[in-house]
Amino acid sequence: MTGFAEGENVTLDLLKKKMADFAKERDWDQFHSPRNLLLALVGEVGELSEIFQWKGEVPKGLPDWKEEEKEHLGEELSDVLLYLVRLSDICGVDLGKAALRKVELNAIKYPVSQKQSETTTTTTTATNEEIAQLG
Ligand SMILES: Nc1ccn([C@H]2C[C@H](O)[C@@H](COP(=O)(O)OP(=O)(O)OP(=O)(O)O)O2)c(=O)n1
Repeated sequence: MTGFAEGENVTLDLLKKKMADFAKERDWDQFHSPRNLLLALVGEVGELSEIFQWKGEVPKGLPDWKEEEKEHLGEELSDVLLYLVRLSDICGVDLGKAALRKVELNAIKYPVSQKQSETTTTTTTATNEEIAQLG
């Protein structure tokens, strides 16, 4: 049903293509503008938040949740991801590349040697050379 073999890696490129095809087949490219997609993304983040609203803190892995609740959670997480992928594509941003670069910048800003208590008050700014090396 997903047209996808079990165990196959889901890539951002695959999701990008699926969203592009979905919009094209419905002649919805006209609606998939950066601003519309951003608003749709924020709306889906709201729907995702509703699932956790008023529940208090929940344990990792959500052991007490019913199967249908977890399925619903998966759907809302997916809506957020799909709109994010589509927004990035429409803006001409290579999301995978940008995210990897951001992970590297985060590592520079928050070196491993720093204790957790220190990272909240002390951060290291990446030098221009370090940023240039990331491409
Ligand atoms: N113009 C649109 C409308 C929908 N979608 C796709 C992306 C999302 O994955 C999903 C969102 O669909 P809905 O707006 O119907 O939202 P929900 O699936 O969350 O339904 P509901 O809001 O009724 O819970 O469909 C899209 O790409 N472009």
